[in-house]
Amino acid sequence: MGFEKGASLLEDLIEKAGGCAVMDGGFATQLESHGAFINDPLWSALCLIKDPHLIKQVHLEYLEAGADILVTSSYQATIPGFLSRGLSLEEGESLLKKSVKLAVEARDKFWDGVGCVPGNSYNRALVAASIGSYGAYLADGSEYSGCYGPGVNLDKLKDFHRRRLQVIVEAGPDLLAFETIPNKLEAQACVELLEEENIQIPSWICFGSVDGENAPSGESFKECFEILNKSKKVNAVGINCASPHFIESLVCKFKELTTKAIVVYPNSGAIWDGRAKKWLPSMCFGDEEFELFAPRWRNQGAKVIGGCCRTTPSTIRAISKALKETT
Ligand SMILES: C[S+](C)CC[C@H](N)C(=O)O
Ligand SMILES: N[C@@H](CCS)C(=O)O
Ligand SMILES: [Zn+2]
Repeated sequence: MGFEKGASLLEDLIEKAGGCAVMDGGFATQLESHGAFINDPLWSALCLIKDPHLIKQVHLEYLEAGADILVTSSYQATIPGFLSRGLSLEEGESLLKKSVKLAVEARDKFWDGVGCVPGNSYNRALVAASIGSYGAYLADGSEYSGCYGPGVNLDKLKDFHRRRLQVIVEAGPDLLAFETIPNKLEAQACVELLEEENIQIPSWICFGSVDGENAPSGESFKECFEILNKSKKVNAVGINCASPHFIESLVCKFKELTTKAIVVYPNSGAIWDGRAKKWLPSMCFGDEEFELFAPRWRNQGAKVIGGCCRTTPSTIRAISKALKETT
């Protein structure tokens, strides 16, 4: 499978799950379905300030749906984002830690409860701390284009990510989930930071894709994976928030490009309009398609499968059921 030393937590979970673990689905999507307002530069991270109880509720809903891995609410939670909101550095760092704490509390609460119900079979879920791309922080749709402009270089991206990474790791998540990375430069920044900070917990780095073949920037996955493959600190690689129509061919491509474990959590197929800040309907998968395709993605080699934006707990329930039935 290609796991490196230090990755045993993730490796063990995948094994316990029968060879393919289920992760959660669209987090912001589910917050919105409960009425949370997230049309804001902080997007779902606004709920860390305004609706922390909803964050815990959504984590619990995904656990009940069968998720073996929870992704924290920190996708768009960044220190510069909180500072520009008028919060102090201390307050911003405390919100980052809170994102991990809320997920850990939900996981522990759920785990304490499942043992009491005869016939229940769940794995003790892992908490993956979300580290959204620089483009997510920019809130201009650039996590789907990878166009950061000429002023953004490797050092700038590392400076952007470094303190958040340190604070999040201090909060004690089980793993790190770099999400929606749109270009090679940011992949390199993440890898260099994992090495420089000597991060000891497993991590995955997931890219988007808008054409189904390349990273959003147009750079080939071959180029991007050359960087990731060199680092033992990257335990898994994959795709998130891209169309589910792309997943079959991308899993096949990734199998040729890496021996690392492959993680896939596509969105529903809807397209994000970064200017209007809304989802445009497109050829979307319903839960039935996820149920049909998840075993295929697993059989092709994906080791973690879940959903991203516009997927819901019912999507995860469908994926979990399909994977369990076909193990
Ligand atoms: C995954 S996208 C839908 C997140 C929102 C985006 N970064 C924005 O703030 O507009
Ligand atoms: N973990 C984030 C990813 C957004 S692309 C979410 O599900 O809201
Ligand atoms: Zn998404």
